[in-house]
Amino acid sequence: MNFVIEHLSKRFELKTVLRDIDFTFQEGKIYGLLGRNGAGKTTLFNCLNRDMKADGGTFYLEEDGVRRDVAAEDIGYVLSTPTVPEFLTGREFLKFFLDINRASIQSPKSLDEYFDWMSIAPEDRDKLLKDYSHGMKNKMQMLVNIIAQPKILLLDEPLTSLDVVVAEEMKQLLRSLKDGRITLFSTHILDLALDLCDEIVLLSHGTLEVVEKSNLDDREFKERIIAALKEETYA
Ligand SMILES: Nc1ncnc2c1ncn2[C@@H]1O[C@H](COP(=O)(O)OP(=O)(O)OP(=O)(O)O)[C@@H](O)[C@H]1O
Repeated sequence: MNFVIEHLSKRFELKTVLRDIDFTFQEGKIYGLLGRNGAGKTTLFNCLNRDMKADGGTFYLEEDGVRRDVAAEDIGYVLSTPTVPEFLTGREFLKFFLDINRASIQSPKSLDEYFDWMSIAPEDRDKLLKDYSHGMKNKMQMLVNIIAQPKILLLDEPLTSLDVVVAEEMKQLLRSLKDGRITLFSTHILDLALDLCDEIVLLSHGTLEVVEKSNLDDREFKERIIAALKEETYA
């Protein structure tokens, strides 16, 4: 499976944020999306998730050489600022999510197994989500997106607010989930991108470009990435 973007563009008044993006993402890989502040990473994710209408271009999935539209259930999107229904408890939210997606979830676990998986303590499971910390809300958002097993997982700086232990567990989880799907992971933490991702992709001057590691060692690779990011003058 490939996820293909062709000629995607988006501008806000005078500012062109996405400039005729052409890119093919391949199944089984985690892509680290790097870009300066304001480069357009969230805008790209919003357009791919169809939360925002692009000005032009298209994107589709290619499976066994057959092209098809991306359906809403093909995409999981974890926002950098978690949005959860604050008036529900963690358990109610999870139960509601499992109930409405029952048909599409393969081998569902019990609610407590899912909470254990995310290291959400038993005493927090029946608390209202409005009283969850930022990191705990983030975990809940990550959980519901992972359970749904989407073909494309868009993660907008998802590990930044997690404690080091959970962030490490989440990295393991994302690695274990990468087969059969395409994971796009935006972050400002270069070491995290290098540690977790199979490819580093820069969003710079409104376009996407892979940074080839070729025979560079890690230090030289980092220097190449930073030098390329520095060229984004209007960030
Ligand atoms: N709804 C909007 N209306 C007007 N301008 C917008 C809108 N959304 C984003 N922008 C502009 O588009 C540009 C890209 O923003 P975006 O949030 O996509 O960047 P980003 O790469 O995610 O940044 P950061 O790393 O700082 O989170 C910025 O200049 C921003 O001001």
